[in-house]
Amino acid sequence: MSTSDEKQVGYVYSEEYVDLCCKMPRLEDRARLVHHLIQAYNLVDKMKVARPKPASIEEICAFHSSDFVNTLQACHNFDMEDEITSEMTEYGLGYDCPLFPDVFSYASFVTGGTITAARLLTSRCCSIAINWFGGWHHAKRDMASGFCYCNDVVLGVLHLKTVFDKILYIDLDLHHGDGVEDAFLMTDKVFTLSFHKYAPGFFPGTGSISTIGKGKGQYYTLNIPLKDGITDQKYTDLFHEVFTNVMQAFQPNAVVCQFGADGLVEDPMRSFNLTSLSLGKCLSDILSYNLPTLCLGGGGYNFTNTAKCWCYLTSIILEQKLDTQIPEHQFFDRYGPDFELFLSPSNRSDTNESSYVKEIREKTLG
Ligand SMILES: O=C(/C=C/c1ccccc1NC(=O)c1ccccc1Oc1ccccc1)NO
Ligand SMILES: [Zn+2]
Repeated sequence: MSTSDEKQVGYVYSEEYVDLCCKMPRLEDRARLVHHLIQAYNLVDKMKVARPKPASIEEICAFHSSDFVNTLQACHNFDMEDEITSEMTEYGLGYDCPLFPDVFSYASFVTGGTITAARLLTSRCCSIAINWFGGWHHAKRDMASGFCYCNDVVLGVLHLKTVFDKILYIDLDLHHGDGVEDAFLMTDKVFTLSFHKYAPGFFPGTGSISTIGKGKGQYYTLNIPLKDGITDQKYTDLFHEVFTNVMQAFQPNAVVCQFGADGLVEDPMRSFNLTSLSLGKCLSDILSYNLPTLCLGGGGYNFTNTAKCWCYLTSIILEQKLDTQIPEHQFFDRYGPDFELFLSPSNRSDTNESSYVKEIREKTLG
């Protein structure tokens, strides 16, 4: 019997948390834009707001090596003039993953945000939990990578596994969710499904269709490698087919989905030609199974489009229709010149020929 609070939607947020997320170089005020747009559409009051606390060292070491965590923690008062030691480079710190004074509190707070969201599901307080400021899917056990310092996704899945037997992880970011795939490659208890751009020289370079898991985990990893220009229709058709097949075969008890928005049209990554409707349709497919669901953010470097997208996804979760005009609020002027909630695709060519998509279908759906 589902009481009203079980339908509760948990939303991980605090002023302090958003402020800290804005300290990440290259992400500037993205978190603030996301939260304030969700607030401007009066969606926050419809959710159970959960204040995150930073993950403890012990919690982070449930996945990461203590050597790595100690090194990351030692960088906490690093400033740009300090030279990067070989030890830092050994752990992926300093170049691809820039160091900044609050790097450790940033990483532990974001990780704490995802663990807080996962706890809302394991405590049965909520049936859906959101941490739009998590989703850092590249970090490895002892290596920061692709601007990901701690892998909050892996730690969130590990927490869910204490209560739910089988977890389905879905990664919709433009980039392959390599850190999460690696962590669960050899287990049949976590199915990882990633849709991403797969092209020579494109980061992280993994995620080919031939990676299917190992040992007990064989056939519990599925990659859908895609090419530039994919459209909403082709993406959501492919997602629906693959996702329903995986649900039927794996029958998970909970779902974690990373909704990285760097595949959207007008993202600086300039790769896919998706609008928010794609991620929205994927989310609706996922919610139709009424399983405990953890929704995470990730990439997304056109900040206003990312805010529009995650605000739209929040409205789908809350089953609230939104006005297509961006409401007046503190950051209203950032949404010009159209002030429209929904994005329009560009007329870029779609390099995913039908023969290629047919080949993907045959190889993955058998
Ligand atoms: O989005 C990603 C990874 C991005 C990435 C990985 C390796 C090297 C560079 C990367 N990022 C970019 O090129 C990039 C381009 C435009 C704006 C922000 C960008 O990155 C980030 C990503 C996160 C935080 C800061 C910067 N994974 O989902
Ligand atoms: Zn990405």
